[in-house]
Amino acid sequence: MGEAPAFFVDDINGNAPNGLHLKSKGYETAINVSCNKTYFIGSNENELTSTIEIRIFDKSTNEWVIPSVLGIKPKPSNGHSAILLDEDRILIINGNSTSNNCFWFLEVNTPFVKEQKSRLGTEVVAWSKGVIGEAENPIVISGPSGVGKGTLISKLMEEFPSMFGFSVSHTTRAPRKNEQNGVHYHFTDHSIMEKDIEDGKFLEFAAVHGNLYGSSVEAVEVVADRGKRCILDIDVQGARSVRASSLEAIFIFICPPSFEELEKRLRSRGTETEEQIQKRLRNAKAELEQGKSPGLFDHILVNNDLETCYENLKKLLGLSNGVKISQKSELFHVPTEHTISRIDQKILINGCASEKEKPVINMFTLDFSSIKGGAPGRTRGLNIYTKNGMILSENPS
Ligand SMILES: Nc1ncnc2c1ncn2[C@@H]1O[C@H](COP(=O)(O)OP(=O)(O)OP(=O)(O)O)[C@@H](O)[C@H]1O
Ligand SMILES: Nc1nc2c(ncn2[C@@H]2O[C@H](COP(=O)(O)O)[C@@H](O)[C@H]2O)c(=O)[nH]1
Repeated sequence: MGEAPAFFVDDINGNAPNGLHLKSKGYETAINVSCNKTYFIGSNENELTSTIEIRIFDKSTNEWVIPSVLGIKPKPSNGHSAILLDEDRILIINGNSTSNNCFWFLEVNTPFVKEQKSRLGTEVVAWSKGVIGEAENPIVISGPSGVGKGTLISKLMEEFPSMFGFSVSHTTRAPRKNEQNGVHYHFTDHSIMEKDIEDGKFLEFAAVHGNLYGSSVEAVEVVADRGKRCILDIDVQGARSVRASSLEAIFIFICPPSFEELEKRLRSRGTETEEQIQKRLRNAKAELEQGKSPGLFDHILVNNDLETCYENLKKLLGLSNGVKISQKSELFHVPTEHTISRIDQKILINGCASEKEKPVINMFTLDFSSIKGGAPGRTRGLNIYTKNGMILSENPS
């Protein structure tokens, strides 16, 4: 495996440095991932669109391959630099962007990408946004239908509106009277949802009570982009899939005080037909069993008295003393013109600020030795040091 060259191009008419491929409009970086493959990461601009495109040149066959691209793509900036971190991923640093949006990973050979390659039978790459420090883990809440998950989540969102965001799931079930598309669910057709699942747009999905439900990668990303902690209300099958994914979450199972009480709540909600209630109650038995599966849930809460259960939920989320989460701040700005170089598990980023751009830290170091997570979600655990060795962090202290 060759060490990756990192190119930065700001002159599309200039001469191409070693291995750089210039396009008629936009710019492109080229990274050798193995002795056979070179990945071209380019911004292709025209009057209507601006996108980051990936092409792979296979030297063994002399052919270009356009891979399936999974995950949420970065927005193209005026320029980027790129460097190979290991044989699994390429780091992309967007120019003229802030710390919230400058680090991106293009996964080319991670376990997630390998799995998708064998599923799709094509070349696959996957984007994952880099996050500085240990961003708060998403919260997965599961439990049988009617136990009170939605009620507890609503209370949490009401009391801490700036802290939590709800992952709006997709479902093929029909909307209830008071449900709004895009707020409670994204209501969709079976065929559309199946196609989106096939295209890798879902973090998890499951057939629940006769309908398809799923959490899209985008639904979770949108919440994180707002600087909020994501809450997912999903069934036990979905929780299992998330457990198996790269998304590091905290898993909470809500139990009813008794089966009779569960039935009473489901009926009193008045949203299901008798047939649907029977189906949900049958499924509840299996779900209550699966809720006890070793290693699946981190916490089990009994929702007997609502207020007591809510207080317990807040306690386990560390919220009982009115703890506040820090809002996402912009720690620094990466200028359009910058260079990067690698020393072991660290990347040195050297900025050359122009007058027009925001103030920058001219030199800083990105330590990627303890990254976690990854596509289709975020890559957490990046550490940034200033020239003086000071650590910059977005974590609440
Ligand atoms: N602790 C509680 N005591 C009594 N009623 C409750 C309690 N918690 C919730 N409820 C009521 O039970 C009904 C079902 O609650 P909710 O809709 O929140 O359940 P859910 O777990 O989100 O269900 P689903 O999985 O079907 O979406 C609602 O009418 C709600 O007001
Ligand atoms: N695996 C997933 N399960 C989900 C998702 N969104 C909701 N759900 C679960 O479905 C049932 C029924 O919900 P309802 O709104 O029809 O009453 C409930 O247990 C939810 O937790 C999802 O995205 N993935």
